Amino acid sequence: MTETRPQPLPQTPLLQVQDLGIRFGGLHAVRDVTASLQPGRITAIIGPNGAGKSTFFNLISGFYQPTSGRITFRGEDITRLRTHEVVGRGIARTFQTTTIYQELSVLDNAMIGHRVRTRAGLLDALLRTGRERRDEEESRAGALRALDRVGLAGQATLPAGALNQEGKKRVGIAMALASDPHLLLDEPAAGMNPEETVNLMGLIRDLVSGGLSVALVEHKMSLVMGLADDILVLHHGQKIAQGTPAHISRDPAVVEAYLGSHAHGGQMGQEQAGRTQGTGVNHA
Ligand SMILES: Nc1ncnc2c1ncn2[C@@H]1O[C@H](COP(=O)(O)OP(=O)(O)OP(=O)(O)O)[C@@H](O)[C@H]1O
Repeated sequence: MTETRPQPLPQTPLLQVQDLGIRFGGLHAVRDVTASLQPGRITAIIGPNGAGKSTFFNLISGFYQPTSGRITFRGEDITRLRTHEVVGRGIARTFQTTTIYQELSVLDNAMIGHRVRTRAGLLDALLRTGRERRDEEESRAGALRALDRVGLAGQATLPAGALNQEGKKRVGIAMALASDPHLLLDEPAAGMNPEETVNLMGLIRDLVSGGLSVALVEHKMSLVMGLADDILVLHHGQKIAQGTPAHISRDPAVVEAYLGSHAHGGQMGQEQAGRTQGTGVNHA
């Protein structure tokens, strides 16, 4: 008698976009993008300048409303949801280092990130109702958990402005994590030195090991090749490839897009970084 083995269940995507698009007047900034992001993975969104990467994030996070297509997150259609509703469903975007409150403590910043999930309104806050007090306690606990995850628990009382660029970036990530997302959308921060960049890559990996899924836009291709499990390549608003770093670095359409991209000075080189073997798009 032959043994019947259980078949592995097909993995349900965390996020799916179907024919997603947005026009700004005559410009199709994102066009007919169909792609999925798998849970527990790091997906990098890459592409030459103006490819539509930020716009893609703005669509997923509800900041822009698409002019066509559909976005499904954990099986739910979130296409028309507003930003705070998207956060409520479990997609959070790293706060920019330029938008954190420099004079407030690291903890207060993280609490602001948590507040988007709590229900107390302005009236509750002014009247210090029981609900407001409960919400504040919840925010503090959520913020402390987030600070712990990014390694800033020991700096909670410092003003955020006293931290270096890496620290500020960690605050921005904590603000997003405070809403306890399933998916973190992360974008590059300016002014990071190579050591800080490596540290932050380690943090992203740790967060993913802890169960988070991450989608990130990153311009430094050597980093992407070493960090991402999966890469989605956009060019002129369209998806031209998706796959593993090894697959992407050999994809003729990707090579062509980067060779043609003077803005990025991009060419596919032999650079290697991190755990990934194979070619990388050679620019820092
Ligand atoms: N709100 C907007 N109104 C009009 N055009 C826009 C708007 N947002 C983006 N665009 C245009 O859409 C295109 C894609 O821009 P986007 O910022 O998404 O590209 P990107 O891949 O993030 O670029 P970069 O790598 O330079 O940051 C560009 O031509 C840009 O000028």
